[in-house]
Amino acid sequence: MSQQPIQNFYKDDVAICYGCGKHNADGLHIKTFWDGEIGRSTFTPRPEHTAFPGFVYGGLIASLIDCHSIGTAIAAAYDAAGRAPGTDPEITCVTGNLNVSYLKPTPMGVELVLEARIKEMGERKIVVTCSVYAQDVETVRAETVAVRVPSRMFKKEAD
Ligand SMILES: CCCCCCCC/C=C\CCCCCCCC(=O)SCCNC(=O)CCNC(=O)[C@H](O)C(C)(C)COP(=O)(O)OP(=O)(O)OC[C@H]1O[C@@H](n2cnc3c(N)ncnc32)[C@H](O)[C@@H]1OP(=O)(O)O
Repeated sequence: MSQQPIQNFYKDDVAICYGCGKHNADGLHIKTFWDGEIGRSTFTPRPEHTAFPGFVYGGLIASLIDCHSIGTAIAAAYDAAGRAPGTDPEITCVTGNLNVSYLKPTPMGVELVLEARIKEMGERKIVVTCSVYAQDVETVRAETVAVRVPSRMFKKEAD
């Protein structure tokens, strides 16, 4: 298991994502730990993340899956290239498609555990599956298409 989440290696000028940017003070600060096979993340929803009494808002869960799956794709792509995370050239991905199946209501008040795996590693397209567990019960399953993009695509003109 990596000691540091992949998000720690995102460059400062792009690390402002609402879901996972370390420099977004109001963000969710989702963290992905990649062990070479599985990306793991945990998150305990707060009261404001409620959908209806006692259950988690599905959009919040989709956000967790989104950033965790992109993080898993980026970590796995560094691995596949035989390079340490954060080394140049920078590897960046965005979400092309996010498909979420809500299998059961997800309870509030417990830590959620996310496990993501690489289903397909292409030159530009990386397909990631992700399951969300609440107390060992799988409540949500998703498939995400991460697309590798040049990091300069997201940098401001002045940079
Ligand atoms: C937007 C800001 C992001 C900031 C990132 C900063 C740098 C990153 C730094 C650190 C990461 C931290 C950030 C985490 C972010 C969290 C996740 C988000 O919220 S991302 C935001 C939501 N997503 C978008 O706004 C994408 C908008 N869409 C696009 O920009 C394009 O449509 C894009 C790049 C997704 C694809 O456009 P093409 O023209 O470059 O791609 P083509 O060449 O057609 O396809 C390449 C491969 O990808 C597949 N593909 C492309 N789009 C797909 C789609 N929508 N669904 C399924 N597959 C798709 C294609 O089938 C193709 O696959 P084959 O190589 O042939 O196997």
